Amino acid sequence: MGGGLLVAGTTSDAGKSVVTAGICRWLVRKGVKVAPFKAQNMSLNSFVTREGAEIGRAQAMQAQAARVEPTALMNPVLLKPGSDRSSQVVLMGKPVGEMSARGYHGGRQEALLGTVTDCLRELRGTYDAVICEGAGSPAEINLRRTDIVNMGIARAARFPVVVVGDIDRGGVFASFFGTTALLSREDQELVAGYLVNKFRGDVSLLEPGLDMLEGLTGRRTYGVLPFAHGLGIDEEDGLRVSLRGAVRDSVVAPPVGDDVLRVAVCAVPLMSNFTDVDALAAEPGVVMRFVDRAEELVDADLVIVPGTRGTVKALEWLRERGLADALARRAAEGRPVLGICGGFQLLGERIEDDVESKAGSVDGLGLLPVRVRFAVEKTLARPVGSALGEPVEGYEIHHGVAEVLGGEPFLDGCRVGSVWGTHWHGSLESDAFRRAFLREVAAAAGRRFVPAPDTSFEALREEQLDRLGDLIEEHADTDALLRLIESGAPSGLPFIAPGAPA
Ligand SMILES: NC(=O)CC[C@H](N)C(=O)O
Repeated sequence: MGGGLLVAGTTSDAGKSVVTAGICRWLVRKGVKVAPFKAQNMSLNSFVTREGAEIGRAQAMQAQAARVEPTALMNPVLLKPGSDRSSQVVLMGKPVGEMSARGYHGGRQEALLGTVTDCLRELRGTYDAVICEGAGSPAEINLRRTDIVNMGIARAARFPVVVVGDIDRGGVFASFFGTTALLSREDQELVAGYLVNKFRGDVSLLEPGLDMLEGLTGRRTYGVLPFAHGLGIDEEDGLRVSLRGAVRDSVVAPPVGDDVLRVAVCAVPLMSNFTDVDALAAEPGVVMRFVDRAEELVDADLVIVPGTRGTVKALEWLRERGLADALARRAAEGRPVLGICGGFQLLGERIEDDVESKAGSVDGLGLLPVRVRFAVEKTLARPVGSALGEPVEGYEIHHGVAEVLGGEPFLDGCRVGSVWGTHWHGSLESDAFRRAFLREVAAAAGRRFVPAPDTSFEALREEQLDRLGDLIEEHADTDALLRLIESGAPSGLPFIAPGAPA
């Protein structure tokens, strides 16, 4: 078939990632060989493929939705912000350098159009359908000329486009109309219609508006997806959760033991792979929150210092906020702390960094006997091993190289008393290890918390992906979507003035 579709959005966060995942799951359940694709992703949540390529976690989850192994082709360009103005550019899974936004949009990005269209062509040669996700809005008129992720890729592939809008925020009709009307005539020819997302209430109230929209634009709405609590795949666009809220409002069973276990995750700057803590949040009785003040550590049974794209910056932040002292007090009192990747590095004695922060030699918090030297080469790996007598799988994404000088070995890092540190992301997804770790934490914290015997994180993730597939199957016009995917945008779609400004 070699067909496909581009899922664009009226805004960031309209639900493109979940709609793309839902379409992938619906199609694979129908027996269609499908792959996800996002030409360019900006995210600090990334994943390592079996070949050792770094791609966005959202694409890895969408690949799981499509029941295929993720590869670098599915997300050829990944931008990892290091500040508001610059990002590390990861191309075909490997870092190629740090670039300013101005430099990137001033030529570099445009030059990547050939690479990303080659990747898409390769996927189309292997799969019956490729479901592409756009980024932000396709009507960013200042960026259209150099675009490679929205209309740029749709035009190159002649893929039809469906625009997703978040009705929960309001303004969805104006957004659909405006998104279409600000595109050039050639771009508009590919915009087949719309998909309303996060709708609450009675669809019959919405229908007159959808009819009017069709009257105005000559384009239909392919579905109205209801607001679904607790649904999401691994976030890509930065920390969407409230700093004081839970990771996501999923339904979790009541605790098994008499006590809950309170986990505080330090919301360090440039936090990366905060999805590491999702597996803990999925455990009945674990109460998770992101924190940024020292007093919030007081009642925490476990404090996690997560990964960060700015290890030295995070260290300064912890010191400024008094969190560094609070962590040192906890360690002295034998209360549990877990550092993951950047969070592990900063718990050590010393950091030599001429690569990420270029700060040179910096003192760590000194809670673990570890020295870290940043290398230009990035470690990208999928390690397997064991800890606490249980098997563990993880993945590594870091420039820092750790020299472990003591303590008990722990997932290539170490443990001293109640302070644990590892470069491995994703270890908490290994169910038996997670339970064993939580039992250790509960014992050290003196809590009568008992992990549920049967939480399977993998099963929970599959359940989420199935629910996304159900959402598409039940609330979208799947026959019409399939026609779009197979045959492209209908001909004769009207032009809506004024079109793209010259
Ligand atoms: N994923 C991470 O936490 C990365 C840690 C650190 N910034 C490094 O590159 O080594």
